[in-house]
Amino acid sequence: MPELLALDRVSAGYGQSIVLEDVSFTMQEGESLALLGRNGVGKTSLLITLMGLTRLHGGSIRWRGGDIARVATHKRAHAGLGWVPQERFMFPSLSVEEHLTVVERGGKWDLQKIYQIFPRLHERRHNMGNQLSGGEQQMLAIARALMVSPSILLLDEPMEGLAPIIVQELLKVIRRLVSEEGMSVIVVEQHARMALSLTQRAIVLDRGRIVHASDSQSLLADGDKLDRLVAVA
Ligand SMILES: Nc1ncnc2c1ncn2[C@@H]1O[C@H](COP(=O)(O)OP(=O)(O)OP(=O)(O)O)[C@@H](O)[C@H]1O
Repeated sequence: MPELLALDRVSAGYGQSIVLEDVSFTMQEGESLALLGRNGVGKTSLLITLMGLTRLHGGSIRWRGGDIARVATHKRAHAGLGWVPQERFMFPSLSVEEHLTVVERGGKWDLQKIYQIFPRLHERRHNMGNQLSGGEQQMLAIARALMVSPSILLLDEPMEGLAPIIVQELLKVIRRLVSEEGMSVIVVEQHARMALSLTQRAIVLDRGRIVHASDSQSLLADGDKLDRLVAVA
């Protein structure tokens, strides 16, 4: 599998303050990665660094072999980085369908394919952004990112605040994207076991540095270690 993403000794932060230090990892096409760690260790900062929304203090970020460290955020999105931020950002005055069609790019994903994967969005297609439950908003946020035909989805705590039944529905969708559609994903999740069950590999951050990297299954199997790495201190 060709290399999709490679970070080499990335340090980044906000203004002068550095919140990520010496972060290196690579991902191949189709690979899935759980990004774990306690609150405030830099998980969201790492995702938004990939989108070019922090200040890069050092290191390099390669996307399909090309250096993207200085590439504007919208160009990264066009190049295939699909960011699904924690806040979801729905437009109250657009329907579900309009949210999707305004970003459609005529790639692999169209309305029909989206509705196949998210039948609930088909049912709600005429509802406005502010008439959706949290779970429906999360589905729409993921669907909207898919409409731009990304090569990777950056999912920032997709399950946060959702009812257990919706979590199960979303898990099924993400699993399908990874296993059947060959989509690469980076999943940030407080529910570490859930994220590990979805992914092939895992990295754990602590105070902006990678303190653990392994395959997801072996970390899932070592409950003590996992709790030490991610449990609230
Ligand atoms: N816009 C910002 N300006 C300055 N500092 C920030 C900003 N956003 C985050 N930080 C700081 O960067 C550090 C990492 O935060 P980040 O949100 O990336 O962590 P996280 O692991 O995603 O946490 P959480 O699980 O709580 O979302 C924290 O110390 C935080 O206070």
